[in-house]
Amino acid sequence: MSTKETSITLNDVTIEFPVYDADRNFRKYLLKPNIGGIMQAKSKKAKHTAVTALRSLSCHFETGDRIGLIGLNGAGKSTLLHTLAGIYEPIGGELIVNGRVSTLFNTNIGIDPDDTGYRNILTCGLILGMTLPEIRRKLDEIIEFTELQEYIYLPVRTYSSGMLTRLAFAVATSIEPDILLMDENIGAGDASFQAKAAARIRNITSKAQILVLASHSESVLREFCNKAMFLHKGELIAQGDLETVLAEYNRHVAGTM
Ligand SMILES: Nc1ncnc2c1ncn2[C@@H]1O[C@H](COP(=O)(O)OP(=O)(O)OP(=O)(O)O)[C@@H](O)[C@H]1O
Repeated sequence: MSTKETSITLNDVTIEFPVYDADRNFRKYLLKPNIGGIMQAKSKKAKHTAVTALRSLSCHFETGDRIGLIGLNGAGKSTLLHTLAGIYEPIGGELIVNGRVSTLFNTNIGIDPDDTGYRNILTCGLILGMTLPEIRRKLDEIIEFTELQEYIYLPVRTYSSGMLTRLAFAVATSIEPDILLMDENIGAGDASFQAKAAARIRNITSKAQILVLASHSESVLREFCNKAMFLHKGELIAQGDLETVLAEYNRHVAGTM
């Protein structure tokens, strides 16, 4: 665990995606849909469109905060998770993250298909921020959790997608982070594995000091979160305690139907 207090601070953070291959007609019209970030045509010279996925976002979270990210499709929830994980770099503003971060989305990142499951546990563990002694300590438990048995010594390219999910999930959830970033849609294998996975997720989320969870499910949000942020087209519409923000979100959704 880090010596500094675990915290997340965003000051006026903006994330923009340049899109170079948009249809020319699309660039003329630039619709204003209810979902997604804000689209803008860049200068004629730049010849591209940009989607502002997060606009001037400011917030602060500390130990004990379990934040649900709420919003329609394309509101910016995944973008925010990726930004907090250091995968996307803001084009403006400041992002300060104190604490060991772990992600439960895109869990396959870092897996080398030509390497065995066994070696992938070691390399992915290192990528995720574990030390080698820490991984070695957890190795047996991770292998057992995957239930891959002797397949663990075969190259990952020989795995079915469910077997790959088991491996990636087992490694990703073996880290004990200060800050856990999670998308509710982490596929977790077949039905029997899903039940094991759910118990493991509960365990890891309860240990994290800060949890940020993107979800469309009120019951999932109520189970895991005490606070929420409501994003719409990349802008922060409301933040605060979960029930207040959910009510605001539901009023908004009712108003758009
Ligand atoms: N790699 C990318 N390139 C261009 N635009 C992107 C990219 N990733 C996301 N966007 C855009 O950014 C906006 C926010 O997307 P994001 O995935 O963060 O939404 P979300 O709230 O997680 O949506 P959902 O509920 O559908 O998962 C959308 O308009 C999306 O089209």
